[in-house]
Amino acid sequence: MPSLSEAYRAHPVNVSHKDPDFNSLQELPESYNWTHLHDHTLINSNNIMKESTSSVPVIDLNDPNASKLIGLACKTWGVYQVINHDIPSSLLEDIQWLGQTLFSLPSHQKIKATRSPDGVSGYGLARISSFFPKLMWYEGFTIVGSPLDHFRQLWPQDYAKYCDIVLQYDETMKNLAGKLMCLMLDSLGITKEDMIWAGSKAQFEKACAALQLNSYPSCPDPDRAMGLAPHTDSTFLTILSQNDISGLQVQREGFGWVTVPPLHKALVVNVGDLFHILSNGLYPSVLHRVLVNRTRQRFSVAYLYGPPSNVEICPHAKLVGPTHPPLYRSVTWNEYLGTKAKHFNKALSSVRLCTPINGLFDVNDSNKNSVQVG
Ligand SMILES: O=C(O)CCC(=O)C(=O)O
Ligand SMILES: [Fe+2]
Repeated sequence: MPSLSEAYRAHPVNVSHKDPDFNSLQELPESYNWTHLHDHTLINSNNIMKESTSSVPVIDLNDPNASKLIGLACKTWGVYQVINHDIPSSLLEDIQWLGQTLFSLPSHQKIKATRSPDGVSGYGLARISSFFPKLMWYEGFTIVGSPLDHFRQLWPQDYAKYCDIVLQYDETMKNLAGKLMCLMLDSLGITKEDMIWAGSKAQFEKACAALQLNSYPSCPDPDRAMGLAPHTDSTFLTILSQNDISGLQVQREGFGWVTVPPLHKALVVNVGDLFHILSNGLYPSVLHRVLVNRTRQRFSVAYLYGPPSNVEICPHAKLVGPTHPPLYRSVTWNEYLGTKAKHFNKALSSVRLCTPINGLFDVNDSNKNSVQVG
């Protein structure tokens, strides 16, 4: 069975590494200036008004109606925040501290852990960089499997301490992701027993995941820069821990870009492309982006959660019928990562079978419903 890192390695995205020392830049270099891109509506005053009437739902996992509320949030937003998730605050603080410590290392040190051209783990630009003509005000560190080799490079003396935090964070997030998966499936009338790959104990033990540490340095000209360009995640779901600096925005149809405010101890959960497919299009995978600011550095940690990389994912049988034909063909995560590496935000439409038109279905129309970038 190909592991997730093999799957990523099989589908490299061409990101040549540049090494900006963000702290030394007093002005925004032209290569980071996004203002002339046609859909670059960064500071959009309309958003501010709409935000007051529309905000990403916050769901208390202790609420007996959690599954129903999550279902509603997934259907309308494709994203929600969770509180009372039982992740110890100390662990959330530890992983934020780890990210902060890592990105504060001098450039010459970070470079030692650079992601290799055909690799997935390590330090570098956003994987989506190759799809955009401008650079993002961003640096990242991806962890798939053990971070030991890279951490040894970064912290020759005390790498073990950092590895332990990652290990603990991974295990804890895997549990939470399994729980959220069950709640989201339940909201669609699907039990975990209906998911064959969930395993005999239906705990999704074989699920795969990656950890993405993100840093958005303070920026001398934030209105013209982009932290992370609009994208959807290729996952079932993504659990995001953000520090207390806002910047994450999600797109909701009819509302435009809406900021997801950092809430103390809350975690953001995105519906990813694979859950969108599984839900037969009922839950949108949320388009999101990150803006930067002039004074404060923003950090986030994304837990990218999906199925075993060779399991076929398709619209669930319970959601398919004569009036609800499957909207997508089946794909493995491995194959989908390849599709994403090639088509980026048009990947979903490239595996689409048919498009609903006024309640009717246009079979095999794979081109009409492409997601626009930004
Ligand atoms: O930093 C954030 O808030 C979002 C990060 C993100 O979208 C990702 O890592 O895929
Ligand atoms: Fe994302």
